[in-house]
Amino acid sequence: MSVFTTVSSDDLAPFLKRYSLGQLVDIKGIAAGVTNTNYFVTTTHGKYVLTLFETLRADELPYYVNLMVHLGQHGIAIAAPIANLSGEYIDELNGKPTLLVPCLPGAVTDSPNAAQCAQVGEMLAQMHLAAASYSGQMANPRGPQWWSATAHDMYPFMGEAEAALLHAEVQLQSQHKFDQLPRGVIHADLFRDNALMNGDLVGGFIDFYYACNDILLYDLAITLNDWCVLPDGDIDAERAQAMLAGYQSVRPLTTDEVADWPIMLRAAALRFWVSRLLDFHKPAAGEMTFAKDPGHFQRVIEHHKQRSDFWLS
Ligand SMILES: Nc1ncnc2c1ncn2[C@@H]1O[C@H](COP(=O)(O)OP(=O)(O)O)[C@@H](O)[C@H]1O
Ligand SMILES: N[C@@H](CCOP(=O)(O)O)C(=O)O
Repeated sequence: MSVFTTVSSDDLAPFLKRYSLGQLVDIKGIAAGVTNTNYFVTTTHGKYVLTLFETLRADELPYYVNLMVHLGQHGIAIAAPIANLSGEYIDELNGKPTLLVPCLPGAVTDSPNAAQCAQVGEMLAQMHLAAASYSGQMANPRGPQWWSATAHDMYPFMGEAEAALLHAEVQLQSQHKFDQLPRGVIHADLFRDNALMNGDLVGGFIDFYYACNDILLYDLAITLNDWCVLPDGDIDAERAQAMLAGYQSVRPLTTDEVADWPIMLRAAALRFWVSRLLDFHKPAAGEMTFAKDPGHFQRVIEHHKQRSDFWLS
């Protein structure tokens, strides 16, 4: 249950007076999610999602919130932040910074079909193009420096063969600089649980709090590794082809990107193998996460290593 900070109707009614959203009708905690407190808020004007940030401070939020505003202005399917009467997106409730956004149509899907993967690929490419005019800057906190230092801390917890494979992957990635690849703003965590699907269409992408400036192809690899994966860590070719075709219908990959695609898929899997190892072996104090299986991304990498077809033909 991800309601870390309780909000009552009595708390919310005066808060809502700072907005133009009508009168409070109902408030309901959202169970999904692991980082922040989220509530569905129904007013006489409609349905909204209220987030209370549990770890990010108000002064850390503008990059993410302004990015969401920017993407919303460009018609990207996201929940565009709603400003209060003072024109501010970030407000405060019960001691936590807050954000109000409209409730998006659709639901999270665990088992996407090829048509949905195509739409996600297409919307991701549209998002990359729309974000090119966003001026905010944020380094990736989970980049190569982070994963090599963190992997180093994880080796003592791992079996010999597993640690050797992780070490080899970190070494391999350190030899690839990807300097020629197009960069921009990326979501960096566009897993299935960070998108609402409305039938085959994207209802909206959510959870932009890993967004940063990095390599666009890396974002596509993160997304494909999750949306197109099979239970054993292999990739479903039909979904992968659909996602790549959807993406390339908007932003065709460059020759350099095509050449680096196989290694980028492994970089994207490595990042989450390492973060899951960290969450598993050294969970942050007070963190209420359900540790996800690190072995999953080890298997994804093993399948990528054996692959000869990368669905780009
Ligand atoms: N704008 C939205 N519209 C509809 N549902 C949303 C919206 N934002 C979040 N949700 C719901 O809340 C859940 C948790 O949101 P998420 O951003 O993943 O939380 P956390 O930041 O804690 O990981 C999502 O799985 C989704 O069901
Ligand atoms: N989508 C990720 C979880 C988000 O990243 P983390 O670094 O906060 O664990 C996953 O499924 O591993």
